[in-house]
Amino acid sequence: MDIQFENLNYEVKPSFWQTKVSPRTILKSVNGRFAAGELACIMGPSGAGKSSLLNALSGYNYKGVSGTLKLNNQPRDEKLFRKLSCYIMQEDKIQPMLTLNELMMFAAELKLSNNTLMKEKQIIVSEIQNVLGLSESKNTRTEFLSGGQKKRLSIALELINNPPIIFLDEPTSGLDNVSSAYCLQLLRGLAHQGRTIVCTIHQPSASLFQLFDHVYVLSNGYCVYQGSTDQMVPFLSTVGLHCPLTYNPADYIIEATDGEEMDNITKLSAATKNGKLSLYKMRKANDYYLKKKMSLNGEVLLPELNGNVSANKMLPLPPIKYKDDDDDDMVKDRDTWCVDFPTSGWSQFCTLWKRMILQMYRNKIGLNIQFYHHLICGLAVGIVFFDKSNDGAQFFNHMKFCMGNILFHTFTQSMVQVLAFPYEVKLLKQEYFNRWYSLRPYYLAFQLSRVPSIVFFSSIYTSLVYWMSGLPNEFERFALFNIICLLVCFVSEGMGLLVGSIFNVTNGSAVGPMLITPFLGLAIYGFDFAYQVPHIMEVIMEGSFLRCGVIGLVITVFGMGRKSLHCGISYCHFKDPNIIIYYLNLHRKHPYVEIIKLVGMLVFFRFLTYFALRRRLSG
Ligand SMILES: Nc1ncnc2c1ncn2[C@@H]1O[C@H](COP(=O)(O)OP(=O)(O)OP(=O)(O)O)[C@@H](O)[C@H]1O
Repeated sequence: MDIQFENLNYEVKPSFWQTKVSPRTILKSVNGRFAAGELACIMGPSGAGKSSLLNALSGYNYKGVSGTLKLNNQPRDEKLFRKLSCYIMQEDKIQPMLTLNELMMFAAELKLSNNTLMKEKQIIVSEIQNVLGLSESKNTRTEFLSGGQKKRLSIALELINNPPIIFLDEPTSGLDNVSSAYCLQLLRGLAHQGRTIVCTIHQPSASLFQLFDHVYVLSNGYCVYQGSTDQMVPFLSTVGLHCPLTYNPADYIIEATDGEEMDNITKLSAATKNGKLSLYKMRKANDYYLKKKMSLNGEVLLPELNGNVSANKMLPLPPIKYKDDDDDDMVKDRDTWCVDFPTSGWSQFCTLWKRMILQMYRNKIGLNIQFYHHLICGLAVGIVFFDKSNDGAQFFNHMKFCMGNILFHTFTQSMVQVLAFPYEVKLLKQEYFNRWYSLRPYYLAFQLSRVPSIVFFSSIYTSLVYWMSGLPNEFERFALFNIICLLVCFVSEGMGLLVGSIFNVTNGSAVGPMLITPFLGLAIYGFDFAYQVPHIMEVIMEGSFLRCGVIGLVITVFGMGRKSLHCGISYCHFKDPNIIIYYLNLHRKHPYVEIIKLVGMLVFFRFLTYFALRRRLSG
């Protein structure tokens, strides 16, 4: 499929508070065409606009982008285009804690239709692993793969559903020359099967440069060259730029058009009519593609590759059919392209849930940290308040005990997500953009996969502090104590997820505690002058989930018909637990009502996070 773009502009508008900053045009009415069957690269000096162009072409970024995008000379249907293309980002965002084969099989379960048998999925995955030289590492955990293997794995994952258009941002970044050549040869082989492959590259060496069929050079937002690699030097001489024989043409054009050389940029951009002219373009794609016919069974020989990949591997990919000059109907040879997603929402949920549970189970260090954190904190709090819950002279300690428990759960759960969720969002963004699944099944699977560990760890802590502090052996009281702490965990986790879905780790770690502070202030406000709290403050205080937790815990500990406390001194004002409840003006409150409020807040934060994620993914 051919991608064309005409008068493409990309303008970055300053944020509303940057009043003195004027809008900046990054891409300046550029034109161009990337044809099927060719490995094309966008190159240019740093800051030339390469990633911006790739983002605009792939649909990854459409804010501030204007101009015409076409597919096979027809205006592009963005929805269909998203189904036909994939985008492999520069940073290798690969799911951790899984072996290469497991990750590919999960991807196959998500990306191939339910009608494909598991055995067939394994065959497809194995073939792709063979072709990309990943078979030997198939049982290696993804976090232990080398940079080059990670890059090939990113490509392998996207090849599973055989997209005809592949965009890659800097596929060679972080790789040495040999690995870069290997990666580019693979891409070239895949392109020569009929795919359209476009990647950005900063400054390729002479040997890497020769691997591209089509080069698009950008500088300062203008197109300064478009065509084949071997036509670049003759083209440059026509405008008086003579590349020495021993010089790498890629280096030469970049040096000749870096930011300082505006004259050259203007000359070259005029000579190419800012990408409109592709006079120097000479297709190198093989005859097979030029005939625009795929082999009947879709099996195509890959060109010989260097390295440990044996030559002539078969990539059993079905033929890619498309609307072209002689074909009026868009033929969708994969049912995945006719429907929104290849698998049902339920099946996506099950696969994602399985994947998340496996990842959590494999994360032994994380599980151990959480286990010892809850165990040690539970023991520490238990020792501090050991057998004090029956002492009528310890009113302040009772209050500290209730607040301390709520604070422990709040900070533990919210901060874990503030720190961990931004990375999860990055992974989600990549998979979601490449249409592996929709947001709803993902979100549900994510929420439910977290429940078992939170329940388990929170129960360790609450059981320890409950029994060590000497609270009565009553099932209902113990159950309520656990449920309230658990709900506070879930609400706090929801708040952490909300922060993590909006902010990066650095900003989130400032915003997270900042958000908790007002809830904390409202939670402890007015306990010593409970009857003088203004009505408006009472209403505002209802909005603090920490307060709901503290109130719920205080009533659970001292209410519900608790017997008189022990008094070891001559007078204990709070010997009767009812006096505590009346003193705090909680006699009209009920723990079950606080539980309902906490459930409401839990749902509220989950919805907010869902919408924040949706916004983030569509932006
Ligand atoms: N959202 C944005 N806000 C402000 N400036 C931006 C934005 N996106 C891109 N730019 C600016 O546009 C210019 C081109 O950016 P882009 O990332 O496309 O360059 P590049 O050619 O890929 O560079 P490099 O090779 O260094 O990655 C840069 O100067 C960059 O600062």
